[in-house]
Amino acid sequence: MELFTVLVAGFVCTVVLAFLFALKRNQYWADRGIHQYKPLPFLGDMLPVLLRQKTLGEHLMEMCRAYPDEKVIGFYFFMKPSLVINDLELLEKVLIKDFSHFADRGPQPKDVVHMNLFSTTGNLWRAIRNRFSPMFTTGKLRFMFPQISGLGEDFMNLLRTKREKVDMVDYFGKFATEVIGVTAFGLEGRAMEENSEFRVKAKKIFEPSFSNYVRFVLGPSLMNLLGLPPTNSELLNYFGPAVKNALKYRRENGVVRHDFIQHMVTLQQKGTIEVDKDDVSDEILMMDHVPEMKVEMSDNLMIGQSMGFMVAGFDATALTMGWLCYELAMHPEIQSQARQEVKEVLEKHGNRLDYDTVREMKFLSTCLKENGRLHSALDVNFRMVTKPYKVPDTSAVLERGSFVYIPNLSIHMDPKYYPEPEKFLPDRWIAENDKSSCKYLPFGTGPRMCIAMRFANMEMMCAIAKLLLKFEVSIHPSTKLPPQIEAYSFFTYPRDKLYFNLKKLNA
Ligand code: HEM
Repeated sequence: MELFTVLVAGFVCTVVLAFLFALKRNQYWADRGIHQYKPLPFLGDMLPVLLRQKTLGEHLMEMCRAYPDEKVIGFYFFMKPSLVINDLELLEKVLIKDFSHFADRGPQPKDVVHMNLFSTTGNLWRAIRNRFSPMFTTGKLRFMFPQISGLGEDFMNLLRTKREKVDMVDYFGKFATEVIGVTAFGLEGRAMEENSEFRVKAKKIFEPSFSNYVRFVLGPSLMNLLGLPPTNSELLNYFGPAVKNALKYRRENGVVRHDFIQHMVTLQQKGTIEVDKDDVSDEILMMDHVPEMKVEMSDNLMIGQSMGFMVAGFDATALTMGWLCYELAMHPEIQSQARQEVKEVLEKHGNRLDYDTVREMKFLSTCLKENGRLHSALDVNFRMVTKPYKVPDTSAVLERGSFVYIPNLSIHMDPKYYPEPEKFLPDRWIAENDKSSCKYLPFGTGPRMCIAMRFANMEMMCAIAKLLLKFEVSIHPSTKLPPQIEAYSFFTYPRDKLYFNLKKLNA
């Protein structure tokens, strides 16, 4: 009985102490004179997200609206005190001017998958970014266009087979997976096939699910600590050999293509990436100058990059196209105007759809831009503090290893920057002169912004131009309107599927 009493007392004491600690933890920012929202013990500000009531982006927007004049707002990611940046000038410092203080996305496990550009940190990231940026020059993209366009044709053929109640996010997913499959894995004709294994595996990476969300919330370090695999090993076992085989095939057969795999083969032929002490591109990457280093261009590093392109690339692209399809279906007059422009540009150029003619489709590109504002694939972004930082004009000091959050949705929906922000108004971009790089963030900004933005825009313009020529898109009556965003998702997936009808046009 006595032992039982001691155990109960011990348990109660532990709970009370943990609770007091959690309460104290929630005072972290208030004690430093920074406004904070309504953190709860242990859960911090995450309860609405956990209850699936709001996405993290929606929740941060609510916080920013509650304190419109505060440059930063204290935010608790569970028990971890972080800051939300609520001021564009300060955001410019975080993402661009003072980049060396915010260079990483967080600690990562040292496995093959996390060797990718999105996840790597410090010098390794710097070395890889330096050597992979040339893959996205205008010249390279121009060469890649015919391949993407060919896949776009296959995609149109696929759509011809299903024109009623089409889940376009899923269909664009097939197309975007195929594009990455061909260009980054050297695998052709896989993702658009019925029950394609490649597509099924790729979908698993980020599909909205509780397990994927837990993986994201806990992060690799906590997953490791709990003895859970931070990476889905099934995916690595599938995609790893695919890249190895593609590299081997290209090397042994002398096959030369204009794609990412080819760039990797060329890099491998050079042996190592050498980063000089005073690399000129540091000016662009805004890094502190670092010691010389050599990075071996191993197969594993290449697998990491291909996986990274898959992870960072196909979901965001498919989702963005899916949302654009939604906006065009909801605004038939804008859809007609965009279609008319595509026809006119093509007629002017003898029906040639290529890198340059697509760039002439100015109205379509404003539709894409406005869609990126309203439906950014990431409604929130973040950076880890890599060097202590005194936040200018505030009493906040950020310690190494803490996080700052970038409230993309809040910025994109702020009437200060975008009048009538909830409306889809492509024309707002025609007269847009404000060059502030931080008020438009679908691809992020600064040295760590999406490396493939121009590639993704080219791919999307190509696919949407083809779609507009071949089909008229309308909402299927079973689609729940207005769509809600899934809170248990890294990307802004609709909670319920968006279904469309496609009417074939005589083009
Ligand atoms: C519409 C399509 C896409 C969107 C909206 C998008 C968006 C983003 C965003 C928001 C980031 C983070 C930027 C930051 O933190 O400032 C990012 C990073 C990245 N994206 Fe994209 N992305 C798209 C397509 C692609 C594609 C097709 C690829 C690959 C071919 C790709 C590869 C990457 C990589 C490698 C990074 C990490 C860059 C680094 O940390 O240096 N993305 N993307």
